[in-house]
Amino acid sequence: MIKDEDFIRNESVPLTKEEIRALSLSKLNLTHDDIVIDIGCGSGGMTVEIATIAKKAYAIDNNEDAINTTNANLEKFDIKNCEVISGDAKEELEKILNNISSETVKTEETAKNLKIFIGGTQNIEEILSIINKYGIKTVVSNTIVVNTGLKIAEILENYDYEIDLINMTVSYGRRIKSGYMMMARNPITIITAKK
Ligand SMILES: C[S@@+](CC[C@H](N)C(=O)[O-])C[C@H]1O[C@@H](n2cnc3c(N)ncnc32)[C@H](O)[C@@H]1O
Repeated sequence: MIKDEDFIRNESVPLTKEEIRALSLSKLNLTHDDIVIDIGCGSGGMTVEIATIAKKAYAIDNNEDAINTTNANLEKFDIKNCEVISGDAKEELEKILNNISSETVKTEETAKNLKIFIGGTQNIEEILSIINKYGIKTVVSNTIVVNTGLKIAEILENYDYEIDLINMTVSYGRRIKSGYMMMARNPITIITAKK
């Protein structure tokens, strides 16, 4: 895993932290044949990790600072197999799926290599409806707002996905005189949905 401090940052753009990236990547269970769409790529933390393993990555964000930060990180880590798309996933996801689905979703065998990671959740209902329409088999999502995580789980469950729900709180040890004091970060809900 890449250390958080090794990513190029813009203070207005979030970065998924190393431990959350590690568990989310494990849930994606990536192979070198996978094509992954990262919805809401932010600083590109997940995008870089995904593209390092997968055959191809697509990164979408509707914030220009996020697009610039992701591009800067892709260049820093010398990632060449990623297409970065500026816009809202509500529109851009379907365009990508349309373009790649003719070759990729043709057979059951190849459809299993198309995976989606959701790091940004604006317009989530529309996005999940597109995901379901294209028969995506693996979806992993991170949310900081518990309600959004539960909403995603509920919608995907209604689309007949099997849901695995985790709430992860990472605490970091800070040295004080008498020992280590643990400092907790915000809990993150990680939803894995599979068909
Ligand atoms: C928490 S950040 C993602 C951090 C990222 N996973 C990383 O490792 O750096 C969420 C991002 O999702 C974007 N976002 C939220 N909803 C979106 C949508 N519907 N379409 C495109 N981008 C979206 C936001 O602009 C923000 O940059």
